[in-house]
This record gives sequence, structure tokens and C-alpha cells, in this order.
Amino acid sequence: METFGDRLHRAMEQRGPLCVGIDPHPGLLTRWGLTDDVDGLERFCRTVVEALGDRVAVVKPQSAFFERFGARGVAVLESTIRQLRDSGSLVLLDVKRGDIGSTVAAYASAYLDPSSPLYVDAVTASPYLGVMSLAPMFELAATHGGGVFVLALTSNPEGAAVQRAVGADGRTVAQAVIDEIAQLNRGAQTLGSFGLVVGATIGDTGHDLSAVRGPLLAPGLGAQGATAADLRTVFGASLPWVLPSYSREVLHAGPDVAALRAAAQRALADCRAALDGS
Ligand SMILES: O=c1ccn([C@@H]2O[C@H](COP(=O)(O)O)[C@@H](O)[C@H]2O)c(=O)[nH]1
Repeated sequence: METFGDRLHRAMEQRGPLCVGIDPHPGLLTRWGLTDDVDGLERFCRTVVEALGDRVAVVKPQSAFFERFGARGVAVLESTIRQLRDSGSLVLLDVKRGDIGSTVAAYASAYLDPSSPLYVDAVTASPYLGVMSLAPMFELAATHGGGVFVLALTSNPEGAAVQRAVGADGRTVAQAVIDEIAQLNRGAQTLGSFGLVVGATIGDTGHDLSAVRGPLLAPGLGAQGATAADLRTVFGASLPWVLPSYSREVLHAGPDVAALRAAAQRALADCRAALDGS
């Protein structure tokens, strides 16, 4: 069985290191001339799939923007996931789940069991009930070739107070998360299947990412103010593992399909220039 890390490595080689988020903000639906309802949501997603599904390595639907429409919104998420998989991009569902282990097992079956309607290649997860409370996700991902991206150093300014707090062993909370994920990726050949979320906005925090051997999802580019050049400061020697992620910056170019493609192409070129300059 091919692992998520292997599939991601190949997708990044073939399509370039870029993740584009599907974040149908109410303001974006209006800007695209769509109604802020399930019909608008569906049209928005169909356009993004048509524009980017066959050319971007990873597409990251943000679950919150679907959940806000209830069951019908989740049905759009389901069909968007299916369309993305058919178009060849990997699907990373940004859902940031975390709970006690027995409940995490249910989240794992919801997203990482191939028989689930919401089955995706990888999910984001929150480690704040303890990294190993996420073990059922790690185990199901390993069984079915899925991936899990765990929050480490998030792009929002509020994250630092929790994530950079120092524990009894002298490590920050974030470094403890980083070290646990590095353990899970031990022995990975190309790229491990367990990744971290590290915001492109955070500057040089002195955290050691060198042993992770897994993908480093970098949100915060564009709308949150970080530029591709910031990736060099944040990631240093770990740049080869970085998967830059843009949502609004690219989506603002819609609804024209060619304009969306051009925006994604520009984002990829900027990131390549920053990543390859290492
Ligand atoms: O630290 C994090 C973790 C996740 N996100 C998510 O990424 C996108 C960012 O959207 P932009 O429009 O590119 O700002 C969004 O879905 C966030 O929930 C993050 O920003 N930071």
C-alpha cells in the first residue's frame, strides 16, 4: 500500500509544492456573484474543482464553511471531496479535530476509513488533549495510507501563549508536539505521513523541525500577511518539507477559471522561488 507521505511526495514533485484551500467565506460568495446559501456554496466549490483539481498537489476544504449550512452543507463537502479525488488532487480536510482517544477513534473512522462518505487523504488535528490522544487517527491513517497534520505553531497571534509555553522538561508545548510527530515518522523513506501545521506568519521561533521528516503545512500566506519569502525565515533548513497553503489570496481571483489558475500559478512560482533558493 502506498502511504500518504509517498503520494504527497509524488504530487509535490509532479504538480509543485502548493496547497490551495477552499474557504467559501460569505464575503467571497458575494464577491463571486453567488448567494450565501447552499446553492452558492455548491457553485463556488464546483468552480474551484474545475479550475484547480487537475493541477494543484493538495486542495484543503475548510470544514467550518460547509458545516455552517448544516446537513446540506456537509453534503456539498462530500461531493466536493469526491470531485477533487476524481480530478487527481490530494484532499486535506481542515477540520482540526481532537478529543479523548475513544472519541478520536470515531473522528478517525469519519475521515480516514475508506468506506466513509467523508473519506479524505489527510486531516488536520488538534493536540491539546495530548498528542497521543490522537493515536486512533495515527493508527487508522497508517492502516489505510492516510495522513494527519497536527497543529504545532499556528499562524494566528493568539496561538503563541499556549504553544510557546515552556513545560517542566524545558521544552515548549510546540516542541513536544514536534518531537512526538518526528517519532511517528521514524523510518519513513521519502516523506512521512504525519505532518505539522506551522504558520508562515510566525517568524524565527527557534523551534527545531529538523527531525520531523514529514510535511510541514504552512498556512498564513497572502490574506494573513505572510509572503513566500517569509518561509525561509520560519523553516530554515527544513524548507524541503514545506507545503505552502493559500486560501483567500487565490480565491479572490475567482470566479473566472483562468484567473483562478493564474493566481495559483503565481502563488506556486513565488513559493518555488523561496523554497528553491535554499
Ligand atoms: O495555523 C493555522 C491553521 C489553519 N489555518 C487555516 O488555513 C486557512 C487560511 O486561510 P487564508 O485565507 O489563506 O488566510 C483557513 O482555513 C484557516 O482556518 C490557518 O490559517 N492557520
